[in-house]
Amino acid sequence: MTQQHPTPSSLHGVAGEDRLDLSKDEQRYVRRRSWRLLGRLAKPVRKQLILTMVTVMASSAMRASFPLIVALGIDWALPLMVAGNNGPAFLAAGAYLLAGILAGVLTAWYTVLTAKLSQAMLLDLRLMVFRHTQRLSLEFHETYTSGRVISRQTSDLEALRELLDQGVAGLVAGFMTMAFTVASVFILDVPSGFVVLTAIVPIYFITRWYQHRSSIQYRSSRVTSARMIVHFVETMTGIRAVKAFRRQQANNVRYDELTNAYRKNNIAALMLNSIYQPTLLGIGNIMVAAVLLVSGLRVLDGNLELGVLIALAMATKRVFQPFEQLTQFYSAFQSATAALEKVSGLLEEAPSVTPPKDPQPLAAPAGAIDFTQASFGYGTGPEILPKFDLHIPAGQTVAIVGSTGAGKSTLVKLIARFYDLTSGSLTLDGVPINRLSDEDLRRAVVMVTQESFLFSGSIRDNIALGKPEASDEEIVLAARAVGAHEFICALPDGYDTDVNKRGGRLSAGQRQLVSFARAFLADPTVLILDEATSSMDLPSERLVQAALDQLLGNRTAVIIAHRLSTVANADRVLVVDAGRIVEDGSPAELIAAGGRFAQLYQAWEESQQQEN
Ligand SMILES: Nc1ncnc2c1ncn2[C@@H]1O[C@H](COP(=O)(O)OP(=O)(O)OP(=O)(O)O)[C@@H](O)[C@H]1O
Repeated sequence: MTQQHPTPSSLHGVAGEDRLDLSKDEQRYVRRRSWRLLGRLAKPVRKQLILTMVTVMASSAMRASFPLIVALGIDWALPLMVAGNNGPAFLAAGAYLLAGILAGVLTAWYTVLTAKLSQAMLLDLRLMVFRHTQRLSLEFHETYTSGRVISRQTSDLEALRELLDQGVAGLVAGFMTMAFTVASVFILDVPSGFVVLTAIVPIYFITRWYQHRSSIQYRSSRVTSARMIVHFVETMTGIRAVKAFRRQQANNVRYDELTNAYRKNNIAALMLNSIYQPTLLGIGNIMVAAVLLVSGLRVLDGNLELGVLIALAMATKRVFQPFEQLTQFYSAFQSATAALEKVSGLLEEAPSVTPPKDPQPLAAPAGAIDFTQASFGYGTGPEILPKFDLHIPAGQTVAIVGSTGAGKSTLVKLIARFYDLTSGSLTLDGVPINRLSDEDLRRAVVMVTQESFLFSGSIRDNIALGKPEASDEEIVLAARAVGAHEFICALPDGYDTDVNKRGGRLSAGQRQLVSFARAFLADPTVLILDEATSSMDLPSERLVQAALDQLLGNRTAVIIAHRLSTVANADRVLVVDAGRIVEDGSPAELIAAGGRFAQLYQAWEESQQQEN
């Protein structure tokens, strides 16, 4: 069966990233993208780049001049020395010494220059990748996984670093040495020069072969390396679930497979090298023999000086010496190209939710939310929320309930603009939320998620996330307001306790209180809350409830409610089922109506009574 290759546009961004065998068009497409990225990185450092090249060329020229000076010494200075004139011999020796010193100094200089250059380019790329991935929308991250992002940022950039650090200077130096030495062979003896040039033919064919094979191997190695990292990251981030479900053995087996696949890839790539490099050296040696044969015969005939023959032997050997360097460069280049293909793909991705170019100011936010003829589906997936209207007046507390997968989180995430509507409009105080600047939107709408994520740093830092410029008093005030102050004070270093250190580890309820304090400090107009489902013991449940009351205040609040007390205290309850709002009213109204909410409420009440 023949495999149909999609058009290059299907390789846009990270699409088709795991494919190995690309068609010619596709290869051209990804290669151009990689080169564009390289060009973009080189642009700010082009002056240093030129200076480095010039230094490398100069040092190579110095090195290539050695055989010429030797030839000059033997054929010109030596006979004069025999005749009693030592001057030219000293001159030749001095020139050799000077060329040697200059070559050394220039090599040292270009080594420093390349290090600076490659680090400058890598720094740029690292920042570019980090900023870009952070800018990409949730939709992207949900499918791309953090493991892949990590592998782009680590192992791919590492492949590029190897190339930039050692490869580029090696390439230029190698090529230059070859070019200058070939030129010196021509200067010494034109026919020998042509003999050397015939090497181009076999070199061309073996290089084409290597290029094709190694690009597949290195591309595959990027893919297997990413898979390995993804599995590693997933295991480590999900370590609790791994332990809880005794996944260790299964994970070990999988990791074994992945690391072995990676090992095999690398071996296969090195095997190609082990054919390519000796073949090139073999071609070089054959050429040396050919030149010696041709010029040796001419010396015997008396058509060539002995000094020239010695210099030719030196020079021809030198022509092919950089092969080792060049093949190393080429293998680093192939590996880096495969990495660049992936990184440039990631950078080609555009965020699906972008801040507006001409934002509309939100003068005095009150917190009225309006969905009009709105519908939503994730990406190109099925419609999750079919067309609906929803008006939430400023200051209302709305509890959303419904079975799992009904679309509750989806609805609230739209208000936080984690995603944009598929159709219809969503406004905050009359302003479409996609017309609000990021700053206005984040100030007006804060979402507290179930996970209550804490960043590394102190408790104080974590609360201050809600308002980075907040004073210590404000932070304590916020913590007090939500009832977190007491437990924070009981921690080893109080507000300065590091949340990642032993003793600073917080319970789920405590973490939720910290995130409440964070939201309280941020003081948004609209608060969105995905209540934790995990059942807490009664005192902390009460604590959280009291904190919640404080937090809600008079602001607009939309809560995905899992607690009876939250629902009972809400002004309004929305029951969502299969993406539709099927009941809408005050808790009392809905209980009286005897619908779904009434059933749910009754079940809750019964479970509460059993617990008490
Ligand atoms: N990022 C996503 N990409 C694609 N589909 C998604 C995504 N998130 C959720 N869905 C789908 O959307 C539907 C609604 O999910 P949602 O998370 O809104 O439900 P929910 O009511 O909040 O459920 P739960 O109470 O279990 O959290 C589900 O069918 C789910 O599979």
